[in-house]
Amino acid sequence: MWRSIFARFHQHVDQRMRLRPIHFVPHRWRLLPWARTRNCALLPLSLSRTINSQSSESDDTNAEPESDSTQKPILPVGEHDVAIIKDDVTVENDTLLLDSEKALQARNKSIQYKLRDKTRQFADFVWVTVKGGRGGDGCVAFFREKFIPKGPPSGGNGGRGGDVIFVTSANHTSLHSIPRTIRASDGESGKGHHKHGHAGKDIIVPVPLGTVIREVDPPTKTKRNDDEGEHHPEDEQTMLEKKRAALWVHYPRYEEANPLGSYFFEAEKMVEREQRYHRYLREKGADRKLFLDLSTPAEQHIVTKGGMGGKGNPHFLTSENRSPKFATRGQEGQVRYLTLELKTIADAGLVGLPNAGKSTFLTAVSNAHPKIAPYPFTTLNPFIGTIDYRDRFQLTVADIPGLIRGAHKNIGLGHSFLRHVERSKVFVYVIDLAGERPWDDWNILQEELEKYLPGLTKRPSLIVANKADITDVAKSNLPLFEESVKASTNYEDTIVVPVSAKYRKNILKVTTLLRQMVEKSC
Ligand SMILES: Nc1nc2c(ncn2[C@@H]2O[C@H](COP(=O)(O)OP(=O)(O)OP(=O)(O)O)[C@@H](O)[C@H]2O)c(=O)[nH]1
Ligand SMILES: [Mg+2]
Repeated sequence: MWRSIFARFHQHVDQRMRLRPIHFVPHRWRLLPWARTRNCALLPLSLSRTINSQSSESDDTNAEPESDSTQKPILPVGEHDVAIIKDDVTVENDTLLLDSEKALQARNKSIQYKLRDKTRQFADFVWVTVKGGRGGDGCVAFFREKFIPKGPPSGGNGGRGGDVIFVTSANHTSLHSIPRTIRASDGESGKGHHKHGHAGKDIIVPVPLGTVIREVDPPTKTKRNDDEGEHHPEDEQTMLEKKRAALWVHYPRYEEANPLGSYFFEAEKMVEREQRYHRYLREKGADRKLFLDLSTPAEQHIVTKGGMGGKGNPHFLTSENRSPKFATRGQEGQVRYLTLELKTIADAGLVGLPNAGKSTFLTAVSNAHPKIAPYPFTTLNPFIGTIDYRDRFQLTVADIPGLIRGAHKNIGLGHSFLRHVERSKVFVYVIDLAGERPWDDWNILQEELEKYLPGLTKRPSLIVANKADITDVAKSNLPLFEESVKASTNYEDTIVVPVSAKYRKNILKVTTLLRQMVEKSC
């Protein structure tokens, strides 16, 4: 009997879950992931024989089984192992059935694995560190020519560091290509003969339309255990030296003599005053964190500015000091820690359960070609299609992965993908009319949308009752479904259009209604 059950289960797994037949993977270590996703336990064959005999005994006597494992069907898998099927499999008329929702949860793991895949070509949320370029150093030089052995100071200023600029681009639909650290190039140092350094090149980062940029707090540094925080009196001198080394460029062999002179002291005071002023300006706006919602094409914003270039030695020329032998170094560029979130902008958003036919519908109405397959979670990334009308009017439609009950608890793909339809003017609910209870699907969608963002169900919407070509079921379901829609609070006036996306029936009615709704909501 178990052999026949095994054969049927095998067939079922093959058909529904698209797994390789298990007897091709006889080793225990290869079976483990399989068992984990199927919610099975692996046991050595010897133990299984004992359990089998126990269970057969208990079957004979009709007595209550003693141990927990004896209650469950046992399948031989491979040469040395057997699988005990746990709670999500029920045996009915000698047939093993997987509970659909539990099967989806089991599939969840493999989907999460797919989503974590580093080669995946889609990301809608990233953390980035953005740094402006460092300014170039000023130069200490003096004009020299034949018969002019001691000319005036002629060191050029350093160039400023490059900025980081974010620009919206219609050619980009994902954030996956954005580097985690973006750094503009540094400015060039100044040279003799009053040659100023070149400014660093700005970095232009193209981001998709609908990107929301938020500044976040810098990551906290972990405390070191050494006696770093302790105060040493001799440290002050070292710190001052370090500070000076980071700020000043000296003429060769004047590194020690310069700090002792009064001109240097005055110059240092002047630079400190300037720095204090810049720090004040920075801190004034520091509590205002950067927030940008890039929703118009070719919109550009400077996100971090490059540091200022250092001043050459002519900058410190005074009536008293005719040959300043010092210049300043360039400043560090601005640093910002940002999160980038993509909230796709489309006129209409398709919302539905997995396998309802959203991608088929998008293919039928627009120029997009998302993957279509008869298993749940075929679509893992949002897809945007454009509907072209005869009078050149265009309308964009977003297809997102399917939602299931408990998506707000991150079951299935969660409902983070709803951010891609959150900005849609109109919602198109795609319901599988040939399903067992389409009104239940409808309730799940409403529930999940409300849990994602309260008030979302109040948006103008249209219901596409798909798979109407499966007439025997669809015909009986349609009136009941329409009744349940009319009974729900926010949808009394919502139109239900029976459609066959696969065979492109009644599509024109949907596109016409969609256009009317989008134009009305503008
Ligand atoms: N008979 C019939 N089958 C359809 C129709 N529309 C879609 N299907 C089938 O339903 C299955 C699922 O279609 P998809 O378009 O991939 O469904 P989906 O909602 O995008 O699914 P996910 O991306 O997994 O959320 C496919 O096998 C389609 O061929 C229809 O109008 N009639
Ligand atoms: Mg799809």
